Amino acid sequence: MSKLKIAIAGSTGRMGKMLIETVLNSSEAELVGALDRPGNPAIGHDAAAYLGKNSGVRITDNLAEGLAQADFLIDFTRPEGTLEHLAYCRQHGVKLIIGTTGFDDAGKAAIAAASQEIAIVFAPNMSVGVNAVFKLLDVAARILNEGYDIEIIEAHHRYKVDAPSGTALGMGEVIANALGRDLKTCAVYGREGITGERDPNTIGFATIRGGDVVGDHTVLFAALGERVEISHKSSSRVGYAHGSLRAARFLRDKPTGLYTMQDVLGLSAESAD
Ligand SMILES: NC(=O)C1=CN([C@@H]2O[C@H](COP(=O)(O)OP(=O)(O)OC[C@H]3O[C@@H](n4cnc5c(N)ncnc54)[C@H](OP(=O)(O)O)[C@@H]3O)[C@@H](O)[C@H]2O)C=CC1
Ligand SMILES: O=C(O)C1=N[C@H](C(=O)O)C[C@H](O)C1
Repeated sequence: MSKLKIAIAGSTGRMGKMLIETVLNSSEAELVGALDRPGNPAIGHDAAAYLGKNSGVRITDNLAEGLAQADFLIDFTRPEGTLEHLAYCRQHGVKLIIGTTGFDDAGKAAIAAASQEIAIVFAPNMSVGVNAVFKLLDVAARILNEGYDIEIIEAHHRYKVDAPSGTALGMGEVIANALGRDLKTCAVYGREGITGERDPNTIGFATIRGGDVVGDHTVLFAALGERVEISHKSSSRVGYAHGSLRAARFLRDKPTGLYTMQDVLGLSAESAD
């Protein structure tokens, strides 16, 4: 089978670097493009220079150049960058794996619209472990559906710009769906002052930012007399990069459509049928 021809957006970022290393070490993928935005000091340098290696791929700020040979773009940047890349990929038939978080409803709608013409995996967390936790949360919420206060606590490194994390929001969505609630109306993002007693129908979020924490998520189901905690902790970004390659492999034979990592891993309700 031919190799997956992959370009990486945000190639000098924390995830971009991990993705370049992972693609270069993979026998099933080939690095064919590396993008970053204008003004980035690495433009024109080899994409693997930070590893002391030569990949033969130069980082460019020109989408046409960076995507000329690509069948897939893996994008972990910022919503505004991803949406610009999305428009180009839609026009030129490049499949997209989107790990960027922090989109508003309009951004999510643009991704859904583009997926009518190209195949896209869009997921707030590409790790297998977190996606297993999404399933566990669905089961836990259905069982602990009365008398349990639900709080989602997440911790990330000091450089993270969006809060709560996309993963925490995804966990909230899974739980709200399982309980027949609407996350938009039942979420409480932080508390301060005289808040009054806790409303049992809410799902609370707490955000911690500090140091180099890669990504920790805990969901607490707290009742009178007991607590259940379901946690995931990332100690490296490598799991996100491996998940992204798995997503590219999944998209190989998909001409169009919007998929999540649950689909990639065969965990979605549709895959189970
Ligand atoms: N789905 C998942 O599994 C995961 C998702 N993420 C998400 O991925 C995203 C990136 O995270 P991380 O790698 O830590 O972030 P970094 O800030 O380390 O990297 C972001 C990269 O994107 C570039 N970039 C920023 N803005 C734009 C733009 N407008 N157009 C093009 N490129 C741009 C940056 O360039 P410059 O340096 O020049 O600003 C940088 O190269 C975040 O949204 C994060 O939440 C992270 C880990 C896992
Ligand atoms: O910014 C990060 O680092 C991460 N972002 C994703 C998120 O917002 O959920 C995934 C992971 O937690 C790391």
